[in-house]
Amino acid sequence: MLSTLVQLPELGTGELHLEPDRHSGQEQDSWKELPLRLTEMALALWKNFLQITMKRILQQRRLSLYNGAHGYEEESIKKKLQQFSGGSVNLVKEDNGIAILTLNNPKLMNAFTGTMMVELQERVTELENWKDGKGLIIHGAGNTFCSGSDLNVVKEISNSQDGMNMCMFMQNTLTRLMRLPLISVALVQGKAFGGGAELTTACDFRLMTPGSEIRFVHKRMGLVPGWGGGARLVRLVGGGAALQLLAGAERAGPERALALGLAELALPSADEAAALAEARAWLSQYTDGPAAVVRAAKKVVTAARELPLEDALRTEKDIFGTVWGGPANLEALVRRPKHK
Ligand SMILES: CC[C@@H](C(=O)O)C(=O)SCCNC(=O)CCNC(=O)[C@H](O)C(C)(C)COP(=O)(O)OP(=O)(O)OC[C@H]1O[C@@H](n2cnc3c(N)ncnc32)[C@H](O)[C@@H]1OP(=O)(O)O
Repeated sequence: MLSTLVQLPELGTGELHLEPDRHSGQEQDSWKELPLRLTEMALALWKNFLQITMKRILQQRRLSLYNGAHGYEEESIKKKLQQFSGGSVNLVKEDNGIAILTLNNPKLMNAFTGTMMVELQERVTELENWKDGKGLIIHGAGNTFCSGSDLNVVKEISNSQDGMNMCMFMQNTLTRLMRLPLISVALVQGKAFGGGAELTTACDFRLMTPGSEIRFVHKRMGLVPGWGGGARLVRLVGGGAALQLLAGAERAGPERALALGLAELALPSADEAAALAEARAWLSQYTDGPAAVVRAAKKVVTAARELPLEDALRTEKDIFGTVWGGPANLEALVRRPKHK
């Protein structure tokens, strides 16, 4: 019997059997069936691919806020955004389970071009499918975080329909980012302005380097936050402080951000590489340990942040069920550590 496993990326694995009957001399007939078998296998792989794709689309829909029912036209806004290129959003997934996402458009202080908005969405999809992931650090190239939307793009899409679609596109992406089962950190070096300030609020934690600032400059642009940063800011710092930051477009340096609860830590290093190393070390105290447990902790918090209490409690029960009696739990029961 000839049996071979055929593995294709994204499609999965198909098994090809050829079983010639040597005694009855039907080997040749079996080989004649090869095209048929290959067609069957291709169909099975295609079906598998469709199932995986459907599952991913449904997962993305579930985690997103807007769809066609809200008048949201994703394909149309993506096509529009693709017209405004420049910069990139890069992702490196490290073996320690921490991913580094870099906003890379230093010429414009890492402002988001249209293609960068689309790339951010792609990177979030990649992170949703990274089952070994535990943590994420978002930072900007050239020792500054992000100065918001590229104003050249904003000018080109200043009509109402494009504006609404861009707003829903970015809210969907940042909501999915916030709901990743990864502990996320915005490493704020330099300036996080406008949409950049909004992006920091989609992370679990904000760490700031000396001299850095988070500033919701929208009012000065005749705007309010549209990427979900307003709603998230109120939950972080309360209504009064949020109103001061938005209506006054006030600066929040490390000291003020810490006092407001907008940042968790003022890092000692202003140097780009040193600050990234400090952020990694800080995050690793929370990402150390088995991925299943770290991810479960983040899921419990996400549910509690977003759901009414009874729903959050039921979700917590379900997540508890994924780790109870799991490998890390059983191993700890054998080891019986003292928590001194
Ligand atoms: C919905 C829109 C809203 C959102 O998404 O929520 C927004 O984000 S609107 C955008 C809000 N951001 C801004 O308005 C930032 C405007 N820029 C600045 O205030 C300053 O550039 C800075 C960020 C404080 C940096 O100042 P400085 O250190 O003095 O550098 P430069 O000003 O010389 O900047 C270098 C270079 O970068 C260009 N730049 C900076 N930010 C943007 C931007 N958001 N869009 C486009 N270009 C940007 C800046 O113009 C300089 O380029 P040159 O003029 O060609 O030298």
